Amino acid sequence: MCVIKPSDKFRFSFDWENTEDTSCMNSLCQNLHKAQLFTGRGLCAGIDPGRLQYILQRVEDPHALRNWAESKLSTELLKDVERAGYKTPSPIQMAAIPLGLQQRDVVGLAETGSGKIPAFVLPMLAYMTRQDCEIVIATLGRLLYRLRRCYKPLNHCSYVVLGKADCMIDMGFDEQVTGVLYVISSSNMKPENEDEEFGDKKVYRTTCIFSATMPPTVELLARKYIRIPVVVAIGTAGKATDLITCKNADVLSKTLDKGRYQVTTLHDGSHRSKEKSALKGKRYNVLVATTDVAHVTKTMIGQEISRRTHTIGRTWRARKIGLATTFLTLSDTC
Ligand SMILES: Nc1ncnc2c1ncn2[C@@H]1O[C@H](COP(=O)(O)OP(=O)(O)OP(=O)(O)O)[C@@H](O)[C@H]1O
Repeated sequence: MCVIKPSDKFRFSFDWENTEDTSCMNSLCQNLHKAQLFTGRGLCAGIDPGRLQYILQRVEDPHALRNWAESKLSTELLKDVERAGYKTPSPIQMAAIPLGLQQRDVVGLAETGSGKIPAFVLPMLAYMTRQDCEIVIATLGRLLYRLRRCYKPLNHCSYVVLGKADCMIDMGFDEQVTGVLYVISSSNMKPENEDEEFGDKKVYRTTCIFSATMPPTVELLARKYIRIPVVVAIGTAGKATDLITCKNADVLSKTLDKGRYQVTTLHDGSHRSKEKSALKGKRYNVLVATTDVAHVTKTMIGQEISRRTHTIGRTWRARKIGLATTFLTLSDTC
């Protein structure tokens, strides 16, 4: 039996018929705001950083894949994927790989460590085997030097991926990045009008930008060099995946374990039972945790000053004095 609470008996009811809805007569309701990537405000400008934003431009654009078998990658590439131990594609890979395989221009935004590299490398490898390409691996400055002296003309370059665009700009390489893009011939750029593109058999350049954040400079590059892009934005911009942090903790713990230390780990990925024994029962002299308060030991200096400040800041909560130690390795120097 349904009992109606006394307070509910006097509650005003807002029920109405569809025909009573007058919003269609209100001019403000005619032009509803839609999320826009390119608003010039930086970061994921205008995009709500929900789990998955997927803005398809054409009806024939492919949908996200759910597993590797659906990816239409060649058997050789699928074997490589298996060899790399990638059991399931990550969300950015699910969304971007089918688009890349159709040579669509893509703006891919996903947090650091979310697998953006395979998201653009796998379609690029598939394209290269079809086009019988040669590979040049170069640093930005050297490449630009050669290009400007016409040692390496890139007239036939038909696939450009700008990865880690935000980091390169952050590190002061904006001049080199724009320089390389400027030197690459624009004659094979896709036309602005997609109908023209369909009517022509010409090989157009595919241009993709993959980045963890979308600062204004990257946004300007995207506006200038990509055509009718599909925008895929996943997760929170600028954030590192928790998995990476947990993996780092495990690696450090194993390394210390090889020495004379009794080590245990504590992080979001650790098993509950292991966690219990870490805190009770067994005795350890080192606890490696992803969040700590008394002494923060950082093993990777990282690019973002804000993240470093945040981590180190955990030592001085509630005005307590703490200690932060940062270990630098050779990989932190370049
Ligand atoms: N599908 C997958 N399954 C398991 N591991 C994966 C998968 N894709 C990538 N990885 C691994 O995740 C790690 C991070 O991947 P990747 O370097 O591509 O991230 P990213 O998004 O480019 O990060 P960043 O923005 O820092 O460059 C790598 O060790 C990579 O081998």
